[in-house]
Amino acid sequence: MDSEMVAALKNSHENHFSPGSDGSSERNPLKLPFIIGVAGGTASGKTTVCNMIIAQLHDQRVVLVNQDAFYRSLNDEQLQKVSEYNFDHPEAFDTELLLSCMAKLRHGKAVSIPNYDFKTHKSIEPARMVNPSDVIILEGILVLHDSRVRDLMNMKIFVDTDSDVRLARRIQRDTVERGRNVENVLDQYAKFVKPSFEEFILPTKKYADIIIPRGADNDVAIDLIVQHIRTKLGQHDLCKIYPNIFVIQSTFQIRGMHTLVRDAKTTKHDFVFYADRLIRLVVEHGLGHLPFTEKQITTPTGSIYCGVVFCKRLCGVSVIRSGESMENALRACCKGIKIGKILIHGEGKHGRQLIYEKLPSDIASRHVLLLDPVLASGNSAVKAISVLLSKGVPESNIIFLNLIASPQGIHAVCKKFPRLKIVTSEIDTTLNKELHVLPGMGEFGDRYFGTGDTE
Ligand SMILES: Nc1nc2c(ncn2[C@@H]2O[C@H](COP(=O)(O)OP(=O)(O)OP(=O)(O)O)[C@@H](O)[C@H]2O)c(=O)[nH]1
Ligand SMILES: O=P(O)(O)OC[C@H]1O[C@H](OP(=O)(O)OP(=O)(O)O)[C@H](O)[C@@H]1O
Ligand SMILES: O=c1cc[nH]c(=O)[nH]1
Repeated sequence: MDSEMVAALKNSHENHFSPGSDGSSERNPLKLPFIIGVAGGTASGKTTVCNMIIAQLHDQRVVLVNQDAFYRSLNDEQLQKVSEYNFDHPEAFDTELLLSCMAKLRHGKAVSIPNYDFKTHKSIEPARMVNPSDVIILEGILVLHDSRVRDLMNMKIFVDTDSDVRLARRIQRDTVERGRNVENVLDQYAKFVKPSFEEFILPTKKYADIIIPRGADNDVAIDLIVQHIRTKLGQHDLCKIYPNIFVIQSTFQIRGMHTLVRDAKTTKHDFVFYADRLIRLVVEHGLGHLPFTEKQITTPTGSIYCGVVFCKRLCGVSVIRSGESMENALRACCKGIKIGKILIHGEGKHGRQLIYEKLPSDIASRHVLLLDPVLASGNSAVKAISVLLSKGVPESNIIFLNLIASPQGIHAVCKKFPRLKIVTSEIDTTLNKELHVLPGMGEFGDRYFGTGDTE
């Protein structure tokens, strides 16, 4: 994803968490559709590529929106000189209308999309009603041209088919389906289609995440795209925006443990037991993100086993005091690991002050596993990470291990530190005014160390 798109998605996500003007509560951020843009020259096979994607995503709700539907209707004067009208120019499309329709679909609203008639060069009745879906595919020659349209997309595809093949298809299609003669088609091609392709369409190839050579004949590319969409659909939206967040795969065991630690009635004894189990899983998962080197060994049967060696230059850093609950699990997994400490004092909603730190003197040359079970506003994490960076630890060498993260905390950390990794076990819905995670699990430290008012 390019940085412009990441920024746009981040901003749009932020909007989802703020109350509406009427004070109503936020939309569920889990419900944003996955938007795919499919561009390419005329008759490159965009429609066929889209249909293949839709067919393979048969168990998902998918809707196809054609940029062609947003062609401006020609007025009488333009109709009289239709052979001089450039249908391949960005101005030929009503992009404002396309943006407003896409915005509605993106926010889960049904929308009426114009019905453009290629024979009369006008929008005709009835318009097409399109229902919101899990996946929206926006297809057309210039869907990657306007940055506002590109910014809506989670995946950008360019179908790259040889221009001779495209011209042959175009002649066939326009004479058979669109009521034109060969001479007109060739004339339009030379005057407008080819020059506009070179000026407006081809330059948008650089924005594509995926370029499909040979269009719909490329089964491998289509399979990979579908596989990627399936993975993304199964993910929390924030993981689609920030590639550095990893949520451990949910199982009934994990959900059962969350049910226990989140339950206000759970005793301290049980809270500690199940929090420890979850912590151990997060730690094991986090270690999987460390670099490794390959190693071949000989087993007792005399066979060769091609394995790997763990990265040895590690250390843990716990944020006092809740983060200290994660130290035992880290020690149990990494024999003899050094563990440093950071104590941060919270002042009001935003202020965080470093009170104390004790870190290994050679921390700059180690991979750091930062330990804190709760990521709420993100202020403490941002402060702790800043301390590590000030000691010379490269951002990409930090893995933040966490049990419960709020969307606001994720935005705060990932925006500032895009190269750091966060491994968490669940992403919650939001924060309350007191900056407690909702639904959350209350004050982790008090529940784990038994310092709360109640048992
Ligand atoms: N003559 C004429 N051409 C038009 C009109 N409207 C659109 N076009 C042409 O239609 C083309 C856009 O459609 P294509 O991208 O070829 O169609 P598609 O079915 O989406 O493309 P593929 O699936 O890739 O074959 C542009 O190159 C325009 O020149 C029209 O009213 N008159
Ligand atoms: O993202 P933030 O809004 O900064 O909140 C998260 C911080 O809050 C919790 O600690 P807490 O202040 O409750 O202290 P404790 O660990 O001593 O209980 C948690 O362990 C984080 O350090
Ligand atoms: O919900 C929260 C927020 C901060 N600290 C916690 O322990 N829980």
